[in-house]
Amino acid sequence: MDPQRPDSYQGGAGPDFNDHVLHKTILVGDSGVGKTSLLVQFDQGKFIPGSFSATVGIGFTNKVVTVDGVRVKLQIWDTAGQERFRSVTHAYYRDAQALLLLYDITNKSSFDNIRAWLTEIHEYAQRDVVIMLLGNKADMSGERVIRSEDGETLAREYGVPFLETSAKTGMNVELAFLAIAKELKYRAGHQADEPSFQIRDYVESQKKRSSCCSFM
Ligand SMILES: Nc1nc2c(ncn2[C@@H]2O[C@H](COP(=O)(O)OP(=O)(O)OP(=O)(O)O)[C@@H](O)[C@H]2O)c(=O)[nH]1
Repeated sequence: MDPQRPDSYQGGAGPDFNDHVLHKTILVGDSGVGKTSLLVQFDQGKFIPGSFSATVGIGFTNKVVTVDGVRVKLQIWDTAGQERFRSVTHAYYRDAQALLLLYDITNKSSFDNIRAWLTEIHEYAQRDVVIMLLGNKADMSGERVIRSEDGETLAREYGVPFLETSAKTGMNVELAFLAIAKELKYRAGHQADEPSFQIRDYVESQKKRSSCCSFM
């Protein structure tokens, strides 16, 4: 565990793996925004550059995240962004507890389509699903067409947390999943005297922490 971090990510299932606490999380967004790459970065800590091979259908990866000493099992579903698979992926929204909605900061249409994605999510997912907006490919600053403030503004409008991520460098990838895991753990049950957990506040405080100390 990194002592600098309050929580940590652990791959795979250990001996005290708690099977009954399983949280279904889905990655959604236009084709090519980096959903598969984000999951591979989180799962294996690596980025595979090269030719883009679109996801066909849907698949999942199980990961265990430790938050506040509790192991939270995430079942992370990677969906195909292509329109022709949309009816297949809709069926998976219903029992999702969290949705990570991605756009690509170098691709304007992927950002413009976020409203349509949110409409679909509100139509097919549970009302209380946890949604997080991610502006991916943040490492490609030279090709950026969507400002960070535009992502922030859109997220604020919908009342969802927002992060810019890079599946290539790993920037904010772990934080995105940890924040989701923390929220789901809190919702699954908390002590009466436990301070309330707000995912947006948590993400904002973590963002400030990393920007404040990045020169150190
Ligand atoms: N530089 C950079 N490239 C990225 C990043 N994330 C993804 N890519 C590249 O973008 C392309 C598409 O990435 P994928 O992860 O396959 O995209 P996807 O959203 O899963 O696409 P679909 O499966 O069609 O829905 C690939 O060539 C990746 O290498 C990133 O954060 N930075």
